[in-house]
Amino acid sequence: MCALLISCPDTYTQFRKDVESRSKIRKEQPMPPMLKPLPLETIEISEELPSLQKLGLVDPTVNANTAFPFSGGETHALSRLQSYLWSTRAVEKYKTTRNGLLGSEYSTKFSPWLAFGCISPRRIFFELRKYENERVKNDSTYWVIFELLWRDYFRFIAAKYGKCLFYSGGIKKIRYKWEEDMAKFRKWADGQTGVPFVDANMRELLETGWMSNRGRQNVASFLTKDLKLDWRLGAEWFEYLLVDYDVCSNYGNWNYSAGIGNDPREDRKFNMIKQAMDYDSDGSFARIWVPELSSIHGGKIHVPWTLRHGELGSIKLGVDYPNPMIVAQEWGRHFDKTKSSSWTAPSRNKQKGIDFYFKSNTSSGR
Ligand SMILES: Cc1cc2nc3c(=O)[nH]c(=O)nc-3n(C[C@H](O)[C@H](O)[C@H](O)COP(=O)(O)OP(=O)(O)OC[C@H]3O[C@@H](n4cnc5c(N)ncnc54)[C@H](O)[C@@H]3O)c2cc1C
Repeated sequence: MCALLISCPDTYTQFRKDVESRSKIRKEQPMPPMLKPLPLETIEISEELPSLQKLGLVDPTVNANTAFPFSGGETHALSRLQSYLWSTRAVEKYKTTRNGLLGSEYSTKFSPWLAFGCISPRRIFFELRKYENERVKNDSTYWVIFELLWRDYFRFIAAKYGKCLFYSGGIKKIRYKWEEDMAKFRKWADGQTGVPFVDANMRELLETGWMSNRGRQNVASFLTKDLKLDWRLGAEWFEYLLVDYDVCSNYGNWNYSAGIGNDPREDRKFNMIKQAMDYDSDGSFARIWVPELSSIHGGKIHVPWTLRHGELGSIKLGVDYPNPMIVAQEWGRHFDKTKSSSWTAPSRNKQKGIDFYFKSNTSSGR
């Protein structure tokens, strides 16, 4: 392994500080005026590209509730960059909206285009710098770069640790006996766990190929920390379905979520009910993806098993919607919030992101 990779810091914060203080972003390459022609004499193109039908597939349908209502290709990637920055100026609020769950504007949605190479991080970086020079430079414009650096970080970590990224014990080779109960896994994958916040996110993934970062962190924690299932089952399911699947970002994030990545904090377990109430306090996200519970008012939708008959209306738990696979002890502390109509979620500014959960105890984000 080259010396540069060996010295790549294991914690994100150190990596970011080193990059920010010592690296320069290389200039973009100009577009070549034209490409060389195909060597026709050696390649015979006799047939047209086969249609989906010819391959035995049907045209994909678009779910009206998708948070990624966009199309592939460079033109659409550039148009999203233009709109997220210059037209809607959504980028100016990114830091406060990035943990959202509903709609296309809470985060940039650049990831699928990045994953397929339709746009480069450098293109995004230089457009952001232009925006900062000409319009607004604030915490939010910085934070998009901060997140893009996570992408870079996971690429370096993948190069540094190679195949260990895919081992049961992850890059730290931690010994842990994961469960491999396929019946439990299927409930998680199909959004039938009986925990509405988990099910809403898993069904969104199943229906659209998209899930928010907040959702990904929660369902990964639920699979590995609550169900104690082998994290690789989850990583492979994501690999199968995500429109932005990227080997380094996916397996790197799963290593972290499972507590087998760098700098694991032993207590890094998400509380599904607290998270649901912090990020979906009125239940509108759950109501979209778990329609069988849509008649339950407000945040109570997140805890159907705690409700009395009157509050459930005609819904029969165990018939119309599953009983929860598991009720973690610590969830109980947050049941009251779901019942109180006056309870409000903490300000988005104070909500914590990947930088909080994954940083070392001594380092800080920004
Ligand atoms: C379990 C798990 C699996 C994941 N799998 C993938 C994956 O296969 N492909 C993928 O691109 N991202 C993955 N992520 C990271 C993150 O969830 C997505 O990059 C983000 O949700 C994409 O939405 P966005 O483009 O609107 O992001 P924004 O919030 O707008 O961020 C801007 C860009 O920063 C990068 N970024 C942001 N967060 C992360 C992160 N945690 N890790 C790496 N890069 C990040 C992405 O390139 C993203 O497009 C995963 C996260 C988790 C917790």
